[in-house]
Amino acid sequence: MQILSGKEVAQHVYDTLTEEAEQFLEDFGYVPTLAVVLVGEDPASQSYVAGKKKACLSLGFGHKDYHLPADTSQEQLLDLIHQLNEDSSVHGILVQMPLPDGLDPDKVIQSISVEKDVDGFHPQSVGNLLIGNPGFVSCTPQGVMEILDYYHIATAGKHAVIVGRSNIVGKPMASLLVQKGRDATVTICHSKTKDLPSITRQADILIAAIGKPHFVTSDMVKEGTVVIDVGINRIEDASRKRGYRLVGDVDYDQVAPHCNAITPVPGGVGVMTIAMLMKNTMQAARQFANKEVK
Ligand SMILES: Nc1nc2c(c(=O)[nH]1)N[C@@H](CN(C=O)c1ccc(C(=O)N[C@@H](CCC(=O)O)C(=O)O)cc1)CN2
Repeated sequence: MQILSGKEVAQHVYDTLTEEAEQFLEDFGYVPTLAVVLVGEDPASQSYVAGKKKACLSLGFGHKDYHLPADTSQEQLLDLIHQLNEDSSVHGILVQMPLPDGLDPDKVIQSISVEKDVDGFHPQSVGNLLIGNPGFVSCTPQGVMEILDYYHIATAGKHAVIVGRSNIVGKPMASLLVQKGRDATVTICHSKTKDLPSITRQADILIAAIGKPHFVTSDMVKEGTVVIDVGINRIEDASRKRGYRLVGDVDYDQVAPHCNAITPVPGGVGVMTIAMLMKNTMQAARQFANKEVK
C-alpha cells in the first residue's frame, strides 16, 4: 500500500513556483499578488488565511490581507471586492469561506472578476471547466489531480466514484475526471444515494468529500482501490495541545490495508489546496502580464 503524500507533492509544486516567480519578476518587474479577504473570527478560517499568507511570503509573491468584522454588510464586502477588481497591482482575489450568516456567498463570488478568480468558484470559471475551456479550477479538486499525476495514477477507463456533490469539490472533481485526456467513468454519490456501499465497492478510485469523520469504512471499498480522502474534520482530543485532532472522511486504519494507495489526513489533499491557490495566482499574474504586453 502506497501513501500518497500531499506534503511531498505540494513541496514539488512550491519548488517549481519559486523558480517561476523569480523568472516572472525578472521578465515583468513585479510579483504575482494575491488579495485575501477574511470576514469574521472563525478559527479554522483564520488559520487557513495565515497559511495562504505564509505561502505567498515564502514564494516571494505579493500579499494583501483584508480582515473585516463579522458584522460587515454585503454592500461593504462587495465594495471592497470592486476596489480589488479595479486594482491592477492585485492579480488574484479570494474571499475565505464560509462567510458569516447574513452574507450571500453566491453574490460575493459572482462579484469577483473572472480574471482574478483564483479560487475557481465563479460560475463562469465553473462553466469553463465543465466545457473544457481554459480557466481557473477550484483548488482542492485540482490538488487531487496533481496528486494522481505525481504518483502516475492513470484515470483513463477507471471507474471513479465521488462521494459528495459540493460545488467546491464533488462537482468540479467529476468535471476534471471525465474530461478528454482524463477519461474516467464517473459516478457521483450523495446523501440520497441508495445502497452507497454497493457503488463505492465498484470504485477503482474512490474520492471521499462528504465532511463526515470516518464515514468510509472497510466494507465500502474493494481490494486494491485508490482512496482519496478530501475530508478535514476536527474531532475533540483532550490529549492534544490544541484540544482537537484532524481526521478524514475515511476510517484510515480500517481502510488503508485494503488499498493500493491512499491519501492521509493530515498531510494529504488538504495541503494541496494552498499549493494550487499559489499556482492559480501565478497563472492570473501571467495572464495579466500577457494582456499588458499586447
Ligand atoms: N475561499 C476558499 N475557502 C475555503 C477553501 C478554498 O479553497 N477557498 N477551502 C477550505 C479551506 N482551505 C483553504 O481555504 C484549506 C483547507 C485545508 C488546508 C490544509 O493545509 N490542511 C492540512 C491541515 C491543516 C491544519 O493543521 O489545520 C491538511 O489537511 O493536512 C489548507 C487550506 C474551506 N474554505
